[in-house]
Amino acid sequence: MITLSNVTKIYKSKSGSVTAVDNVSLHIREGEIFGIIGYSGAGKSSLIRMLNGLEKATSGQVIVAGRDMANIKGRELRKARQEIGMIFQHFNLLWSRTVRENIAFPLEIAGVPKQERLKRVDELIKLVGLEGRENAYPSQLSGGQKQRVGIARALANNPKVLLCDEATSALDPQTTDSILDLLVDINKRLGLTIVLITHEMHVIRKICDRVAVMESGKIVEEGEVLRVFRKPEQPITKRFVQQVTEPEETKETVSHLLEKYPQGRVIQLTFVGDAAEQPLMTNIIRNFNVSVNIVQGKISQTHQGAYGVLFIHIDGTEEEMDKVIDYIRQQQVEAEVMTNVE
Ligand SMILES: Nc1ncnc2c1ncn2[C@@H]1O[C@H](COP(=O)(O)OP(=O)(O)OP(=O)(O)O)[C@@H](O)[C@H]1O
Repeated sequence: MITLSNVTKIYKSKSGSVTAVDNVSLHIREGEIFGIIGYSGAGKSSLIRMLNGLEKATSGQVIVAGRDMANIKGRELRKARQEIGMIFQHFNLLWSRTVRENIAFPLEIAGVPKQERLKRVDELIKLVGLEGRENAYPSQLSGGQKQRVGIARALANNPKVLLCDEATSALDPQTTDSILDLLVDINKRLGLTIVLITHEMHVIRKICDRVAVMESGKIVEEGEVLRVFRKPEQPITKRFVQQVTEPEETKETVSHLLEKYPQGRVIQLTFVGDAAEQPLMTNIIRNFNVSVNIVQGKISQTHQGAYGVLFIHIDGTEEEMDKVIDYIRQQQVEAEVMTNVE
């Protein structure tokens, strides 16, 4: 659905030039929810804005739904943009228009006749769950409701792709989850391809199929979300994964344990999918002559299955502890012996 080949975006100004996107190649499949994560300034906005022609690539090729976005203009560009909806962090609604009028706006621009427009707006209001709020103005809506208007407006012209630019960053955690659920629902029901940019791993974990990690204009890591959670390769990816798996207290607890029990071992276990559901601890305690102390644990649900991290402290003879670690690894559970915590 979307293919970027060697895309670079350089901004030139009097004070010099900034390479915001640096030779990025990427393929996003039809119907998937693809996340791009990075810290502020990584180049995410520049990248997503090239997908709908709001920015032109300095070099390289951007193909969206069969169109070369860098080389189309005028009518063809307007047509291409109708097939690419976009939602924003601060919603970008028209404040003097009601919910209904905001959603109707792109249909007016596309020249859809009035009767058809009214029907389509009603459908969209139902789709995003805004029944009863049709005649409210944006200032009378909660943040979540405003984003629902933004989503309905973005979907008005039946786009093939929905771009989400930090769409939940201005919302509280509960509202964030309800908007993410709505995006998954729309993705399933309409088969829409969704590309989102975010700095929050929670968003990626909850709804994305695949993720690309961006740093200094480059994609430094890319893959299935579950794979990236299980085995993040780059230091920046590890930091993002820790946002959702490893609370601050864990580091303190582990450091404390390493100091307090220098003779034992603190082990980080990582479970994925079915491995998260087996009675591993019971088997260790029954079959090996070690003491086991469960320190901390958390199971997270990703879009593709469960992922869990558990910290345990074991103590016994060196030989017996080695046997335990071998046993754990045989159960398709990753075991990392902690030596120090960064
Ligand atoms: N219109 C512009 N003119 C000049 N420099 C720009 C422009 N837009 C972005 N930049 C620069 O390009 C780099 C990447 O910015 P971009 O907004 O794409 O990153 P980002 O990851 O989306 O960050 P943020 O979340 O803060 O927007 C930054 O150094 C930024 O200052």
